Amino acid sequence: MNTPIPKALTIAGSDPSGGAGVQADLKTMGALGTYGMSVVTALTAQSTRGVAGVRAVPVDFVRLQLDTLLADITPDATKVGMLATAELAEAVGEYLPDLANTVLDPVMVATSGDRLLDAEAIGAVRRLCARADLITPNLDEAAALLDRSPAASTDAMRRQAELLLDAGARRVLLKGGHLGADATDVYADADGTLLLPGRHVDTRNTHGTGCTLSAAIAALRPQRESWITAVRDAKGYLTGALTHADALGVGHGHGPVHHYYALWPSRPEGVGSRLRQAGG
Ligand SMILES: Nc1ncnc2c1ncn2[C@@H]1O[C@H](COP(=O)(O)OP(=O)(O)OP(=O)(O)O)[C@@H](O)[C@H]1O
Ligand SMILES: Cc1ncc(CO)c(N)n1
Repeated sequence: MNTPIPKALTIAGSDPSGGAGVQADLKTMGALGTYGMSVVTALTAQSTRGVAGVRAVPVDFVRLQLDTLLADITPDATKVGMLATAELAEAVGEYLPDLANTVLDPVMVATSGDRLLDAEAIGAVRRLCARADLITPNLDEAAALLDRSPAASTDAMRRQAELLLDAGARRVLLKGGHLGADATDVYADADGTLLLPGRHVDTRNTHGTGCTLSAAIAALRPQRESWITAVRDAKGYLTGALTHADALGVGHGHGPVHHYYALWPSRPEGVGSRLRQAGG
C-alpha cells in the first residue's frame, strides 16, 4: 500500500505577489512533500514593495470555509498566519483544539512595516497562543505579546521565550531574523530552551520568511519524530530558499525566497523540457 501523503492546512491571508501568506504557505507545503490546503482570512493588496490595503474576510465565511473543509478532510497539521481582526482570531481559536499539530505565526506587521493585525486584536492573539502546539513570534511579536520591549540579545530571547511558556504557550520558536546578522532563533518547551544558530544569508529578498518557516514546520511535523527535528529541518529549508532568493529575482522591493530551489534545476526551463518529455 502507498504511504499516504501528509495533508497540511494554512489559515492565513492572501499575498498577490506570491511571496508571503497563503501563497507562500502552499508553495512551501508542496515543496516539502505535503498536500496543501488553504482557508483565507484576509485579502491584502500587496507587492514586494509594501501593503496598499487589507480587507478581512467576514467571520461567518471563514467559519464556512473551515466547516466545509473539515467535514471532508482531516489535516495532519495546520499553520495559522494573518488573522487581521480580534473577531477572526477568536473564531479561528475555537477550531484549534480539534486540529492536530498546530503552528501559530502571530503575524502583526509585514516586512515592509505595514500592519496586518488590528492593534486591539493583540489580546485575542495572546489567548490563541495557549491553544496552539507551537508559536513562532519574531522579536517584535514576542514583545507585543509580553507587553515588553523587544529582546536585544540571544540571552534576552531565551528569557522572553520562557516568559511566553509561563504565559501558557506549549512550545515557542522565537525568531531572531531581525537581531544583528547571525539568524539565530530560540526554541523553548517544557524541557528547556535551545539556541538554533542559522547561517545568515546576505540578501534583501526576505519577504515571507516568517510565513515560509511556519508553513515548513507544519509540513514537516507529520514527517518527523518530534517538533524540534521538524523545526530544525524547516529552518534548513528556509536557509536554502533564502540562499537562492537573489537568483529568483522577483519584484522591485523585498523579493520572495525561492520556495522551489531544491526541485527546479538551475533554470526553470529545465522543468518545462522534462514535462514535455514526460508527456511524450
Ligand atoms: N538574512 C537571513 N539569513 C538567514 N536566515 C534569516 C535571514 N533573515 C531571517 N532569517 C530567518 O528567517 C526566519 C524568519 O525570521 P524573521 O525574524 O525575519 O521572521 P518574521 O519577521 O516573522 O518574517 P517576515 O519578514 O516574513 O515577517 C528565522 O528563522 C530567521 O532566523
Ligand atoms: C498575507 C500576509 N501574511 C503575512 C505576511 C507577513 O510576512 C504578509 N506580508 N502578508
